[in-house]
Amino acid sequence: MKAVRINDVSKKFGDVLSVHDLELDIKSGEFFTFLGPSGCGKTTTLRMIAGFYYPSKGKIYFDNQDVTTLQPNKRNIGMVFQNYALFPHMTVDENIAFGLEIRKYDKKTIKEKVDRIRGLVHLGPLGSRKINELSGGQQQRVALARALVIEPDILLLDEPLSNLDAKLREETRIEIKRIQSELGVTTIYVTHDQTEAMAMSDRIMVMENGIVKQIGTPQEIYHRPNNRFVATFIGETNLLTMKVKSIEGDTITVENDAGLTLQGLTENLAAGLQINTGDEIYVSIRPEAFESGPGDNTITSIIELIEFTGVSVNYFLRWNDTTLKAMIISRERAIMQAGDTIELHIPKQNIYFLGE
Ligand SMILES: Nc1ncnc2c1ncn2[C@@H]1O[C@H](COP(=O)(O)OP(=O)(O)OP(=O)(O)O)[C@@H](O)[C@H]1O
Repeated sequence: MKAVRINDVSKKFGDVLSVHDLELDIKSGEFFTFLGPSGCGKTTTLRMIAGFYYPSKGKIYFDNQDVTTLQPNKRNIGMVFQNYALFPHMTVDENIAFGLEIRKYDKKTIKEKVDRIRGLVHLGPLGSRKINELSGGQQQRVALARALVIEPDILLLDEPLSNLDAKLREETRIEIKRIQSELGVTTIYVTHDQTEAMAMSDRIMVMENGIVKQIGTPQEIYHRPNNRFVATFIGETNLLTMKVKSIEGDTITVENDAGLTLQGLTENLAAGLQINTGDEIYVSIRPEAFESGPGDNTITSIIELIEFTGVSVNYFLRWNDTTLKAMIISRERAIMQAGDTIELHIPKQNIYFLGE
């Protein structure tokens, strides 16, 4: 396994700047995810790491080796694509063995390696099945086995679960994570699915329009978003535009034109954000930040709409012309109704301040 360093890389296709001044350090053995909406530059970045595209500018290193313009087959990478790209009329074992045959291993070694990796992906008895006799989830495992059998330094996965139904996606996501941690292979995963990214990754890079919006652990990205894009792309949030009324000690007071006043803590300012009284800033409050009854930032409001999801109750509130969504875990049988008045509060430490 190797570390990956991307140093000031950009990629242009004609006039389109797909990836812009990218700086990135992926540690050896890390599970690292590129996350963002369609067209944000994730696949282009992955393809530059694989060697299918060369950067227009900048360098790519595997450990200390400059691989910027090295051919793909010289990089010792394993890849799994969205469509698996398997050979349908060949057997499971023939598909898995493909990379080993090219590398001219002897028959005995090939059999040993294929048997081992087939066991690892839980396809033990299916070695002589044809690919077109397998389910989608099984095909996905063959693709993974084929990528892993060559003992790659780096495993690249491009939306590998997108052809599976919801339940199988979840099962396979756990499988991939298990196999990755067993082997300890440096893994780069591309997805637009934030749940997948959060559940699997050591760290995530969130991208938009070819630009990095934030790099961090799932917890950092979720609880300490640097900007509105990250706050709204990952999970749900109530995003309010407010003015700084005062900063006293560790307490920031903000208000909006509708007379809504909230108090939060300076420790929850986005990284590098400097504020002064009178500045306009964005306030991010996750629905689960609300708690029942009075406390910091007490809100007494009529419930406009209720959603009961089983685990939680979602209350849509209108408070001084501002609509808020609050999510409370439903421990009690009796829940309130639309039109009822509810009292909730937002602990100060659950309010985040963003500058952009
Ligand atoms: N070969 C190419 N020629 C021209 N433009 C390209 C090429 N590949 C990608 N682009 C453009 O670069 C931008 C980033 O594309 P990329 O495929 O990296 O995005 P993505 O985040 O992986 O999206 P998706 O999730 O839809 O695959 C897009 O605007 C895309 O149209």
